[in-house]
Amino acid sequence: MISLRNIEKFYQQGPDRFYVLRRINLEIKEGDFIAVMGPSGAGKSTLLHVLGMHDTSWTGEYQLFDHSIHRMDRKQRMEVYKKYFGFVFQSYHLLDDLTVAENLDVPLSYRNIKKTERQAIVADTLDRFQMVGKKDLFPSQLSGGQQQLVGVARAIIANPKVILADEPTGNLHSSQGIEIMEMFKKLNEAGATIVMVTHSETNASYAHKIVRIVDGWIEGDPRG
Ligand SMILES: Nc1ncnc2c1ncn2[C@@H]1O[C@H](COP(=O)(O)OP(=O)(O)OP(=O)(O)O)[C@@H](O)[C@H]1O
Repeated sequence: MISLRNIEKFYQQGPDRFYVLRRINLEIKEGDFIAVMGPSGAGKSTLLHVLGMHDTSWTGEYQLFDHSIHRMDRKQRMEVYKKYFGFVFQSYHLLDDLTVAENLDVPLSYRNIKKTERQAIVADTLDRFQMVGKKDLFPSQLSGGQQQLVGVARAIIANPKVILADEPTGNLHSSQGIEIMEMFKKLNEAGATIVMVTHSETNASYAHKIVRIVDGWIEGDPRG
């Protein structure tokens, strides 16, 4: 489904290149549930943003089904992103001037779904996340944990083929975290492919496979 070949990314710091991803080769099959783990600063979020096409300044080859992402411009990538992905951002990235309900509607608006149907899906999702009472509030009026829940709800509401999640439970109470992981498990069993960055062993135990990154390298890959 997804194939990364020799992905590299660096930041230029004066005359030096600071590499964040080194020769990343990764195969992701449909239905995989992968946890990406490793120390802080290892490149985990960077890898997730390459997968989610928010980051475009990298080299290498990225194939998603029959799409050669590395050959696409920003606009084409965004179209592919909207079609296939749901993304849970580490820092939530909710739209500040939209209410909770409006934020949840955004991914649905990319799909060919009638407005009344969209409203029903939003209502259902608010209910599922026990956030009905918060639907007309703006993100700034929510706690960090509540914003994270809205971020997760937004990522899954349109039933994406691939869920990319960056520390999706970092700001939640442990029981809420487990609820989210159970939700991911069900979505995965229903066919969604999940790649999740996490420091949590509990979260990682839900994954079928763990990819460890250290200093930008996938552990176990030959370096050199
Ligand atoms: N704009 C930037 N300029 C220079 N270096 C950057 C920039 N953005 C990120 N980095 C560096 O890239 C490296 C990888 O960052 P990344 O966020 O991918 O790490 P991470 O493994 O997700 O860490 P964490 O677990 O703490 O979230 C870090 O060393 C960071 O300092």
